[in-house]
Amino acid sequence: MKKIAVLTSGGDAPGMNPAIRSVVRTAIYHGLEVVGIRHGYKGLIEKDFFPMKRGSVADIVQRGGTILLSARCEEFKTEAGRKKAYANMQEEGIDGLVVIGGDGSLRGVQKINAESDIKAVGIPGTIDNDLACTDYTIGVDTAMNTIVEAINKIRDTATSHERTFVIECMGRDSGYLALMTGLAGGAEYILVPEIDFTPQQVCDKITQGFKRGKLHSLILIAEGVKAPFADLTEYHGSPGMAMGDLIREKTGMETRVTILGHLQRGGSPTATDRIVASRMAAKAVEILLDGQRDKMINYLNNSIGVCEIENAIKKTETINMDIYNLANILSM
Ligand SMILES: Nc1ncnc2c1ncn2[C@@H]1O[C@H](COP(=O)(O)OP(=O)(O)O)[C@@H](O)[C@H]1O
Ligand SMILES: O=P(O)(O)OC[C@H]1O[C@](O)(COP(=O)(O)O)[C@@H](O)[C@@H]1O
Ligand SMILES: [Mg+2]
Repeated sequence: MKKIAVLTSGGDAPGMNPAIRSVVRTAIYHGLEVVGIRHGYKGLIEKDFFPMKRGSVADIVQRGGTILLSARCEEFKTEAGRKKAYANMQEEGIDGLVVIGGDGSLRGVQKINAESDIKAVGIPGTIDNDLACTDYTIGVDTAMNTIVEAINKIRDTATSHERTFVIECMGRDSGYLALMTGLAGGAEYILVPEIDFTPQQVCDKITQGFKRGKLHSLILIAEGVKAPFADLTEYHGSPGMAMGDLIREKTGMETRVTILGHLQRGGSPTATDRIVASRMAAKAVEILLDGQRDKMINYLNNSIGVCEIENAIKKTETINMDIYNLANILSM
């Protein structure tokens, strides 16, 4: 292994920059050359490569987003597109590749390993925390803190006006962010795609809360929720909007909806995101030097380790019921 490349792919996540910094500096420490690839897999196909030195990653440990830029690239899902990417990497003399991204990006890593001589490994980088075999993906801690800060602010105005607020957070198919920030933010109800509910249950809890003297009601809903009002969600373009309408209709209460959107993806990474990103990225370089491929770096019980990508991308559809039940008890 003489030369490795690094790219970020899929939705960006705070902590990708500290991960890039750690890949570059760990690799140089071990005597490797490093190539940066811009725009994720699109940059592999278009040969958007540049050499990276220690100074290329100066002053980025604190920055959100990704200096390598990210993209979702349909062409990489085609064999023809990937062939161009392999030819470009071969021409550049790249032996190893570190991909920082989510489940989709890891599927790309699997293809590279199956179809070329390049050894590719993945680092989980996504605010969704929707991968198995790891407690943690880079970006989720910063996103959770951003969401909790938003909930605090909404709580102030909700209390002043004794209103119900529906707050919609990200998570394409995953309720992780809604669950954790619902607990941390003291939400009255947490709605996630993994757990069935009826709008009537939600309305009953809101009504009972106000009867007992609560001054507000905060409902946290994950963007991935579809059932039990898929048609309404489709119509409104958002489950939060649909839920807000249902609450207004069923309870007659003054209800407002806030969709947090992409502000959840930005911001300076938290200390935890920086530490885990730095450690995961160093491990990725070490396993490439060790000749491993097709692995994802994981974080379990405060240890950085390695798992099979195949297991990491299996959709588990699980949610921690202890946390869900606790959030429910604490918000009574
Ligand atoms: N099955 C696949 N084969 C090859 N590349 C894929 C595959 N799935 C996703 N990718 C690549 O990974 C990119 C990022 O995936 P996406 O699901 O959008 O984000 P994330 O990696 O954050 O989950 C896609 O745009 C595509 O280029
Ligand atoms: O920024 P986009 O392309 O609109 O994508 C939004 C999606 O990306 C995410 O923010 C992150 O998902 P990925 O990490 O899988 O890319 C999801 O929570 C959200 O559904
Ligand atoms: Mg994803």
